[in-house]
Amino acid sequence: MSVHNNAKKGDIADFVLLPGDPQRAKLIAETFLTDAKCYNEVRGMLGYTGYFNGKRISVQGTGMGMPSMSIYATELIEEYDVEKLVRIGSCGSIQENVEIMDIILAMSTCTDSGMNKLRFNGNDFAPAANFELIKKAWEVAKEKSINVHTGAVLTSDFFYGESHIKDSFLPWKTYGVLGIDMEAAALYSIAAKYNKKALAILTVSDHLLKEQAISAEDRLNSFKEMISLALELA
Ligand SMILES: O=P(O)(O)O[C@H]1O[C@H](CO)[C@@H](O)[C@H]1O
Ligand SMILES: O=c1cc[nH]c(=O)[nH]1
Repeated sequence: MSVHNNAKKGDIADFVLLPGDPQRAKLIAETFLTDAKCYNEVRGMLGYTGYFNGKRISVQGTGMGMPSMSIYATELIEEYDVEKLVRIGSCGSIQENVEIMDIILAMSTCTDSGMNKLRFNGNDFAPAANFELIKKAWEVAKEKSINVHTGAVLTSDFFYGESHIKDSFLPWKTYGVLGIDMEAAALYSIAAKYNKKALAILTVSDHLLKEQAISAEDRLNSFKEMISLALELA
C-alpha cells in the first residue's frame, strides 16, 4: 500500500495506462480488458489490472494537474515497480491543422509550471518521451491507419486562462507546440528521475483557435482509437 493507493505489492502490472479521469480507467477496464480487478478506490482514483491479448496491464486514474500526476507516477514506480507509464489524455489544440479528435504523440513537453524550476534550482529541464515507446506508437498508428501528429505539447497549470493575459498560448503556437494538457511534463519528469519509460498520447477534445469542444460524455466515450493504440504498447 502507498499513501494514495491501497493496491498490494504485485497487484499492479509493470505497464500502466494513465488517464486523468478515473471514470476513463473504469471504462477501459470494463470494455477493453478481460478479468479486470479494481485494486484502488482511495480518493475515487480508480485503478484496475486485467489482460489485453494475454498481456497483463493496469490502468490508473491520475487526476488533473502536475502535482496529482506526480503523486501517482511516483507511487506507481517507487511502491509498485512500474516500468512503462503511458498517459492517455485529452488536450486542447493550438494549431490550425490539429483538429478535434486528432491524436498527438507528445515527443517533448514545455511547461508554465513551477515544479521543474524548483527541482532544478531555477533552471530548465526538457521532459521528453521515451524513444522506444514513441517509435512503437508511431509504427502501430501506421499499421492501424491512425493519423497521428508528433511534436511538442505544453503542460499548463491553467485550464482557464486569465483575462488580463490575452492569448497566452500564442508564443507556444508560434514555436510549433501542438496542444495543451496539464500532466505530460510531470509524467516525463518523474519517469526521467527513476529511469523509467513514459509516453503521453493525447486526443484533442477542444480547439482554442476555432473555439470548438466535445462534451464531457464524448470525452469519456470517444477515445477508443487512442486507447487501442496505447494498449498495443504493452
Ligand atoms: O482528460 P485528461 O487526461 O484529464 O487530460 C486533460 O483534461 C483535464 C482538463 O479538463 C486535464 O487533466 C487535462 O490534462
Ligand atoms: O488541459 C487541457 C485539456 C483540454 N483542453 C485544454 O485546453 N486544456
